[in-house]
Amino acid sequence: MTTELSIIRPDDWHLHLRDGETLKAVLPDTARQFARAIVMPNLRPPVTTAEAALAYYHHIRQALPAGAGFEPLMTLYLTDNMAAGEIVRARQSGVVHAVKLYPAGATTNSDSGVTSLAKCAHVLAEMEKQGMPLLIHGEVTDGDVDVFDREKVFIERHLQPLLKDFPGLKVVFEHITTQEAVEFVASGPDTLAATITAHHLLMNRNAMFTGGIRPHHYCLPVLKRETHRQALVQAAISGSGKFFLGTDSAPHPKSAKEASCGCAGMYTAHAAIELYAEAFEEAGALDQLEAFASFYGPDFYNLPRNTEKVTLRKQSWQVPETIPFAGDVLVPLRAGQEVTWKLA
Ligand SMILES: NC(=O)N[C@@H](CC(=O)O)C(=O)O
Ligand SMILES: [Zn+2]
Ligand SMILES: [Zn+2]
Repeated sequence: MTTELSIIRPDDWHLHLRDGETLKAVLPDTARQFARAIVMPNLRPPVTTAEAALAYYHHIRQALPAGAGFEPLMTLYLTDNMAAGEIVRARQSGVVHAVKLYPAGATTNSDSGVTSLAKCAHVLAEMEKQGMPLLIHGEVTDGDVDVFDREKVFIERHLQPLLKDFPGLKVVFEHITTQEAVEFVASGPDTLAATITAHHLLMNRNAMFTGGIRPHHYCLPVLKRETHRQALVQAAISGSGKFFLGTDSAPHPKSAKEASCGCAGMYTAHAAIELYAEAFEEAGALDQLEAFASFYGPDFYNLPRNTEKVTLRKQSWQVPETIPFAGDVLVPLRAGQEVTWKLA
């Protein structure tokens, strides 16, 4: 049995840090584990310009604990009326590494998202030219599509046509949750990759209803049935460079989760790499963790791999019930329970 694992320091290719005091509350958790993270732009208001992304980049750098070497990789929030010139400015900024597509209404702070990809053709063409990846929250928003089918339907209706229209565009299908998404990415072109969260590797949809309704296990895309979880695990441990780590750690105050209309998102940054280690261990594939967490992401983004190493030990520790969150608290995943790996 492996009780100690040394890997190149990982990166998080899908992260929500928020801004202001909430940023200060959560950033140390990520900076302790990861060298870099792709930072999502769904702030209020969203980060739609290179100028706003640069300002946000500096907020993050200023909020870092002293001595932390963490590098935020910024993203732009795609809207119907973004100009192609914004992609040029984003490239020139040196801090923007991707553009995020939220179908309007699909998830937290997606109201200004895209209503029709056709409206973004000029921007997508410029991204293709600049080698700027498009990151996708891949769910349709139609109320008549079952919530558990929204990812599958997005593939057919939007992703397939997009790849056909922009064959040179790099695309990351974010936080995939279904067997259909795994198969689509695995059989797709080299320009297509996907991130997988720790929570979708560790839990199926039963976790939302264990003994009652569990708002802290609600996120988007929503947890799926066990067969899908197993397909995600197989993809993550497959050794394919098309699947890599993206926590989608999404902090919300406790009061916003434990509400009559609770919001979507799980906080996992406090134990991110440890939770992935649990999932890989359970699959008997700890030897694949390093490539998934530390190699395939930078390879896809054409960035250098990290060189420093970190050590994980098989050692149980208890997750706190709550974490301070800018005058409020948030409830982290596994609150009050054990995580079986610990980052040294
Ligand atoms: N994943 C979530 O459930 N929520 C994310 C948004 C997102 O990634 O869709 C958030 O910003 O809270
Ligand atoms: Zn999303
Ligand atoms: Zn997200």
